[in-house]
Amino acid sequence: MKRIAVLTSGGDAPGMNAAIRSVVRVAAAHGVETMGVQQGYAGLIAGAFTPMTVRSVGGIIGMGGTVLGSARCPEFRTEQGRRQAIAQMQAHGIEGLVVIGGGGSQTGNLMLHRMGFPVAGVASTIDNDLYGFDQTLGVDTALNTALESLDRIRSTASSHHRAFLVEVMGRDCGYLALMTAIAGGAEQVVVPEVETNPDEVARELRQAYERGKSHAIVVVAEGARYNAERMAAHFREHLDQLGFELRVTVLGHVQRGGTPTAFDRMLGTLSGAMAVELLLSGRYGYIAGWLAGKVQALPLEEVVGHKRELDPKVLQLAEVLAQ
Ligand SMILES: Nc1ncnc2c1ncn2[C@@H]1O[C@H](COP(=O)(O)OP(=O)(O)O)[C@@H](O)[C@H]1O
Ligand SMILES: O=P(O)(O)OC[C@H]1O[C@](O)(COP(=O)(O)O)[C@@H](O)[C@@H]1O
Ligand SMILES: [Mg+2]
Repeated sequence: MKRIAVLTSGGDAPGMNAAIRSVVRVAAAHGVETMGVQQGYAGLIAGAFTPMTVRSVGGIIGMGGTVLGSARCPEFRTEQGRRQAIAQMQAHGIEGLVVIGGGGSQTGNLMLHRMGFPVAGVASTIDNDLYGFDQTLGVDTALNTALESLDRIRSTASSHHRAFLVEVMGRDCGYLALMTAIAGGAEQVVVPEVETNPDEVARELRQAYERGKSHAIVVVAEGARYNAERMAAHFREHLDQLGFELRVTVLGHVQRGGTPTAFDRMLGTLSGAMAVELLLSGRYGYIAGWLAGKVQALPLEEVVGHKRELDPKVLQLAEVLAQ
């Protein structure tokens, strides 16, 4: 291979820039040129390619977001869109592609692979919903950001003897919520994977109040049937029964922005390097990510289309700890 391309797709994740930098520099070390694709699959279809050099990726390792831009691209879900993307790469002399993104992006990547185009992936999403890996790129930073917010909320909650519903991201996956709840010492956690009765949550808030707690924090995953807004709406009728006054904070995109942690910079760097090495050694259709204490490659066929489950023991522990 003499020329490859790299793109970032789906929700951006802190550490994507470290991965881009690593792809460009490792490829350059092998005498391979890298084209940067703007705005994910949309740029691939449009042929929005820019040559990247070892200098052009200088100074980005500590930056949040992605210098290439990211997008959600409905057109890429169509056969015609993907054909056009391959035609654009062929017209520009691109022989391999690195896709940095989450489950949706890697589904699209697998489709390119099945169409015979040489691809590699980097497992990257703050949701940690990719099957097969322990931790995806961006999760560590997002978790630390959510935790910092939770700590701030706890101090004001405590001063006012309030209960808070704090909503964290994660799409259909409760991983971020569960980890934020455990590491942040929350009183309760509500995740999509477990059916939660809001009346039960209200009862537990009441009990915490009666036990003399100065505050109570419920971490709610955005994908739960009763997300923070719906849970609060359900409580509205009988707020006086909670004991605490109630407030709601939706952390939202705050969790996705900001400077990547040391772990995410390392993970992005090691995964980006592995993705290039996979392509250059002719092992196509693999994705690099964090598994069992190191960066490893798994076949996209194994990763895509499976649902990642929460560890039931960790869920149980969250309950035990909230006393
Ligand atoms: N089933 C699919 N087939 C082809 N492309 C897909 C598919 N699912 C997602 N994609 C592409 O990947 C993009 C990003 O997916 P999305 O689920 O939004 O983010 P993430 O990759 O972070 O999970 C989508 O906008 C679309 O272009
Ligand atoms: O930024 P948007 O388009 O509002 O999307 C929000 C969604 O993106 C995420 O932040 C990241 O999800 P993906 O990695 O699947 O793109 C989800 O947690 C959230 O549900
Ligand atoms: Mg996703």
